[in-house]
Amino acid sequence: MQQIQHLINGQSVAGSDYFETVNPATQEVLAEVASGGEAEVHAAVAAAKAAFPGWASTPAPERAKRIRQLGELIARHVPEIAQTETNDCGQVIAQTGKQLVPRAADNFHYFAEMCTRVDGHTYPTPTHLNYTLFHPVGVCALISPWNVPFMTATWKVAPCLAFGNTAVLKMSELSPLSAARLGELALEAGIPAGVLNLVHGYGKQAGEPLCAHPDVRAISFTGSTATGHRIVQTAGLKKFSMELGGKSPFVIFADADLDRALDAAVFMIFSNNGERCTAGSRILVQKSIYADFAQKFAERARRITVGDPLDEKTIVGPMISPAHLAKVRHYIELGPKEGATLLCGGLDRPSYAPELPERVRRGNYVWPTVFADVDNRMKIAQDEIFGPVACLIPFEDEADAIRIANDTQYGLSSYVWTENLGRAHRMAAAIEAGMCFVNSQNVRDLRQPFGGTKASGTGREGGTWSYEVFCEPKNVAVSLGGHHIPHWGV
Ligand SMILES: NC(=O)c1ccc[n+]([C@@H]2O[C@H](COP(=O)([O-])OP(=O)(O)OC[C@H]3O[C@@H](n4cnc5c(N)ncnc54)[C@H](O)[C@@H]3O)[C@@H](O)[C@H]2O)c1
Repeated sequence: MQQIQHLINGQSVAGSDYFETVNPATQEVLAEVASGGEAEVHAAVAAAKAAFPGWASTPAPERAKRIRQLGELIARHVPEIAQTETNDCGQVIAQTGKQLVPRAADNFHYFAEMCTRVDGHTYPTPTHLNYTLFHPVGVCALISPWNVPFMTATWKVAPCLAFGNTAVLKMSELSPLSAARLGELALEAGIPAGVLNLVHGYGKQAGEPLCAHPDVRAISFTGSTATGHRIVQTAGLKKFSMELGGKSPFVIFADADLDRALDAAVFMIFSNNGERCTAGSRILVQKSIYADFAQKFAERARRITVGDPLDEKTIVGPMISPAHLAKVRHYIELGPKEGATLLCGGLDRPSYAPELPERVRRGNYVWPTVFADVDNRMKIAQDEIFGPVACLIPFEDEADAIRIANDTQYGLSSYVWTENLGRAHRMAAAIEAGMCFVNSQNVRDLRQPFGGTKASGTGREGGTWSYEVFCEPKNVAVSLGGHHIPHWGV
């Protein structure tokens, strides 16, 4: 059995205890992974602290060279990393291999370039020259969830290291394998020992002491809103970037290009197995086109291939774990009890769906499920289900759409479909969310600020927005001489 160890100060460190990581499609145990606690966290933070002065004072072009090299190594190993990722978290190979792992390589290339261009601002006055310096923050705790684990980890590691910080990365206990490979590749790329450390383990045992550690200066966390609240309570005064849950509205007006809207709506709720923070999980459709849209949307959902995530043709793979499957099934059971109409999917394999291939019969599967006649006050419309479950909600007019879209604790992403230019801009301004995509699915430009409002989080990452998390701006005010300095006679 493969064993995965912690990575501390460039060394592979055995665990005092191990947990198993399991393939959600087959239930096969993939590896035993070291389970860290306070001792490993302390050692990793100490290593990161010791490595910080050297790395922070390494000239940016030299840091960039190694960061770029890490991107190149990832790009060279895409098929291998994508397969590891798909086996570990169930996300389909068509996405991990063609989009997510290549995107991870891009993260390193992008931030390698950017760290050589960190400049400042100048604010000249008649008496002073003010300018800003951007310093690295120090030791950062980077915490990733189980969905899209590799891409999410690199989205944090790349800017964190590029700007001169050192890091302790903790992956989810449900999908730690691809990041273990990242640690190896970082050393191969010439990133010095101690700059990137990895402690594996559970949230309570490893994540909590990491966030609470007094030598950790910043926390970049992606995960659930509940865990985000807990971290803020236990971590003390630190810089936070919190990328949390969502229940994003996907609003379609009667004048929208219906075919494109249908494609995008299907993609935004069923891609990544529906295990996606930016999922358009509440689909708001104007009443005059609601019945037609619902019928066409359900038709498309029925045609989605559910199956072996290693098969290039599969669109929806297994849920990450039996516990998560049980949660998704709970909401599928709840929908009709709350008064929603089940259009397709449901608790068992529907008659129109082919049998699962033999290899994945024991997987944590659920079929794309569509509920119509959903009222936004229902729990299926308010809670983040985080699975392939779509809620179709009718609305009357623009005001009604805005009211429903904003009637949620979350504010991560949003989608507006209309051919009316003025309305598109009004909606984009009115929806309470960190991102709004007009006549589009979620398209993530690396320069764009990514993040949410309300219970979806605080802070933004991406492009220069990553300075907020991983840099400390300092203002320097230099007197030009000659201005009056008060003389207090002392
Ligand atoms: N906004 C975004 O960018 C984004 C992206 C992906 C996922 N998410 C959210 O992540 C959630 C799914 O991921 P999950 O179930 O792994 O989330 P989770 O909150 O259960 O766990 C996330 C990570 O936090 C760790 N953790 C748990 N308790 C901790 C604690 N007390 N202190 C420190 N670390 C702790 C876990 O071990 C894991 O590594 C969903 O809510 C989803 O919307 C958000």
